[in-house]
Amino acid sequence: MPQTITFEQSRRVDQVALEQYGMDGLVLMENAGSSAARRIAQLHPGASVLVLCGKGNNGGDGYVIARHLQLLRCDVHLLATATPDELSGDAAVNARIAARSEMPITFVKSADDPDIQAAMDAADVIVDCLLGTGVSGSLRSPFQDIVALANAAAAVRIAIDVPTGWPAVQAETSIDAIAFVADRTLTFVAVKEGMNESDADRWTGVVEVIGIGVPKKLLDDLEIPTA
Ligand SMILES: NC(=O)C1=CN([C@@H]2O[C@H](COP(=O)(O)OP(=O)(O)OC[C@H]3O[C@@H](n4cnc5c(N)ncnc54)[C@H](O)[C@@H]3O)[C@@H](O)[C@H]2O)[C@H](O)CC1
Ligand SMILES: [K+]
Repeated sequence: MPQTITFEQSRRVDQVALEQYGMDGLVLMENAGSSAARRIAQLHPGASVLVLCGKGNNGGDGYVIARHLQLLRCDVHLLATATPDELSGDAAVNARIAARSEMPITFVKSADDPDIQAAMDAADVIVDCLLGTGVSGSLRSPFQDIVALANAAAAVRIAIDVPTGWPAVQAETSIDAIAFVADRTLTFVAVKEGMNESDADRWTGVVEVIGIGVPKKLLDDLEIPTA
């Protein structure tokens, strides 16, 4: 397993790309999401894919992934914890594109909504874009309920950037903590701290790194390990 980076270093990559290189956050999100979608479609051609979207940029990645998966001939459904109007920045832009393109989206109003279970049952693959590096502590409602349903589903589970809820569960901050149990994690830029610990693969499954197109000089200057 290669060297790892902290969540803070990962966020710093984003910040430096935007502030010092003048890159646009939407471009980074597009690169991240389109590359992840290509990998998912390669692994599961033509699959029925349910993309779970939270309200941060990890959720934003999910809308990009869904758009590209449709183009790659997968059958895509979205389950979102927030409406586009409740989002901000790049995530809001991509959520609006998904809504305007009439993608099937179920908005979670309550965790016991039967539509959630139905969407999970219909999926061959569940893609977790609920929370990424912005997570803090153990999962709050409705995330823990959605994650529990996803974990009980028959579908293959793929986490984007980090499995939702994983860092807190591995750190055993609470005995009730729950995390997405992934068969595979597509993580951006570099392997994240903790993913190389011996029991981490219980949550991450197989870890693969996906580049987001930031310059090599930026990665070298920030001492980010590259494959
Ligand atoms: N690193 C990069 O170069 C890129 C990262 N991308 C993706 O962006 C996410 C990080 O996005 P951010 O908006 O900072 O955070 P999250 O999406 O993880 O979520 C923040 C959101 O979650 C709420 N929250 C925090 N903790 C909890 C909790 N325990 N329970 C419930 N809710 C929680 C918080 O209030 C916020 O609303 C990164 O992982 C990548 O996927 C870019 O798209 C590409 C470049
Ligand atoms: K995630």
